[in-house]
Amino acid sequence: MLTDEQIAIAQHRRGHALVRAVPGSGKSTAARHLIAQHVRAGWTAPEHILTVCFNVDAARDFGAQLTALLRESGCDTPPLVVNLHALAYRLLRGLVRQGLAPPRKLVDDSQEDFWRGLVALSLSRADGIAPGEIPPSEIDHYHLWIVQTKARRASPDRADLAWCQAQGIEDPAHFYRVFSAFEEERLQAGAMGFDDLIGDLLDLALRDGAVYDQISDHYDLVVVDEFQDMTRANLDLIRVLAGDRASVVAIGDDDQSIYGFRGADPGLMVREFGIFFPRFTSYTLSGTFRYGPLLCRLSSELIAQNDERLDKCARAAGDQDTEVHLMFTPDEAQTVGEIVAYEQGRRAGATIGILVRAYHQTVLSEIGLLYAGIPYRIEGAEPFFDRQDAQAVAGYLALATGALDDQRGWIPAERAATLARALLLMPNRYVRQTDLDRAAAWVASGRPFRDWVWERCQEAMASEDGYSQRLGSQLAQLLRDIRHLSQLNRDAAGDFIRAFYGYLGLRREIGLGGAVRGTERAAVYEVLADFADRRGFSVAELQDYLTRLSARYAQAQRSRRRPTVVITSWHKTKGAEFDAVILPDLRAGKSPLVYGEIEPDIAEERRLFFVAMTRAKSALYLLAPEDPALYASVSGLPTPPTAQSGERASPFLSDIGDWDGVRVWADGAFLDAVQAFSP
Ligand SMILES: Nc1ncnc2c1ncn2[C@@H]1O[C@H](COP(=O)(O)OP(=O)(O)OP(=O)(O)O)[C@@H](O)[C@H]1O
Repeated sequence: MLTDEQIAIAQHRRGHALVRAVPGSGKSTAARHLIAQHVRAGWTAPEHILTVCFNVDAARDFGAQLTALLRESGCDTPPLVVNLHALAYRLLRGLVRQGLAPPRKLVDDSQEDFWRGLVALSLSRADGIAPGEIPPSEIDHYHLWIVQTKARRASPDRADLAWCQAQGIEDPAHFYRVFSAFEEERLQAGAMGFDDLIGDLLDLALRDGAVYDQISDHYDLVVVDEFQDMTRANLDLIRVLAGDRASVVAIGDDDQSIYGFRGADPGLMVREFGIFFPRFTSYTLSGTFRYGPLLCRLSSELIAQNDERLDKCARAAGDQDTEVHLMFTPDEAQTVGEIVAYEQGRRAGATIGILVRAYHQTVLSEIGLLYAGIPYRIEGAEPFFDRQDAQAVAGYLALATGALDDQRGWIPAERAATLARALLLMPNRYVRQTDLDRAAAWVASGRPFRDWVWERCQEAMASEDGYSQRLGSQLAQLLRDIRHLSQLNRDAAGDFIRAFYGYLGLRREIGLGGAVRGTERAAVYEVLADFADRRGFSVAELQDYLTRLSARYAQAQRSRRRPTVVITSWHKTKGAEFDAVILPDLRAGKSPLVYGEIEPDIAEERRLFFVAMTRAKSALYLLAPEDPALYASVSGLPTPPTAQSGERASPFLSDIGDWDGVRVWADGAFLDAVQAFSP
């Protein structure tokens, strides 16, 4: 049954409208009922209704549920439900076929090296230096600025000086020169990024009246879900699509705007909606069906710290209660395993979301789940054991213990083959696929890795061609590396990982990929080294531990059952909900997350935290490091001198002033230490 707030939205007949909604308040439900009402009452024909969702998955889910709802009322022709990029792509293709638009190749975000290369080329053109000499951090900054400039529809003729200043761009004229060079290079390459789908279509429509007429004024009702993540370019396109004819109903929660790095701007919802869509009606959805009063209060306290937001206060609409646990944990892997086992024990078939700010934070949770024998799936990233860097760590451990050489029996053939490949790829030794396959087959057959390197090195050295010559010297270097690594102390696996990471120059190599990818990859080595320190593992012990877990992982991969435990990122979890939610690694530096030299946007990071915590239905677990200052503040003890604390929790936890009702967990040893600081 719809609530009064939802009914009011479903009855909206004409004119623009803005719906501000709290998490879990059934905004997509209300949007679907609005469309169904228009069709049922004959207010609008289905073919004149357009629904814009945030991405392909959201459009598919929304469409399926809308179709079911309409079928109940005897309507078998559901309206178009699509995400904006897919719609723009479809329209562009039509224009290309008619000769109204030039054909361009879509190069998506996964081909980051292409885009970074283009940024380097543009900087090189503007500054007259070789692209290879441009520091990766400069490419990071310019790449981000270019993406945002497009999203904001700024350009050299429409320079956005206030924005430049806010970004710390000291010389806007220089920036726009780089931007122009970038666009020239892109058009010359005939390439189109994801966001160019929108930008290029808009440029065409605004330049050519025939194009404008083709895409505008086809709809009477345009419904936009998740409106808070719109960019200025998105909004311009919606305005063109709506033309003078359509009522635009925008539904969203500005507190859940989390795509600022792509140019999403909650200000469009908070301040500027009426400029785009004048004389609009306002609606609010303030009751959440997802969580109870305690989580309503905590999440409201957190998000209230942000300055610019629409005023709305969540209240629990249902009679559910949501437990909140704050856990100060010295061993996250173990804690995650225990929580999941406990939750599964008390609620059969419960959905459990382990939600991370960045994907490297999945490592300890994955280890904990594998150790506890709990199946899980990971969405949005590769699982730990499939990551090249995790395989490289395991490979160097195996080299050091002889598990790839004289002790070949210690690890299974398939795993040994994987590790041999990883060793040849990290650092990049420019080994061709055929050689990777030969090395893997050699090791899988039980022969020592070192012998393959030696034999292939001799063979390559004897050959004349360029590849073989280069391979020969790379493999000779690998033999020297193996000798060096065999001399390192193997008592502490953490120190060993740090030592080979430094010696092999992995920091530099990983850093070349840019701050985001670099931080993600480097963190795998750091997390494993810290984990080994905490457990007191020697090289042999860590190697043994990872080998056992990898066998469990391989076995779990063969299972056909879809696990109810999901590990995914805060960004990816938008729109989702779980019975229990675990937020691990809530420490300073991780939330807000710092990527290299890129300044985090604190308001946006807080919104991300807000999104993550509001996914929980029955239980939320906040996992913090053992930070005495936070513990003291949560428990009402005098604050200990921070200098005495090595661990710092996420500052967002301190946004919550009143922890009443939250179950706080901590180890005895930690409590003793806190008592010593706070008598
Ligand atoms: N009127 C209602 N009565 C009971 N449950 C409802 C009602 N409307 C929605 N719900 C339930 O509330 C939950 C959240 O609904 P929905 O996914 O539409 O919320 P949302 O506002 O889009 O969430 P979010 O803001 O987190 O993306 C769903 O489980 C949905 O079935």
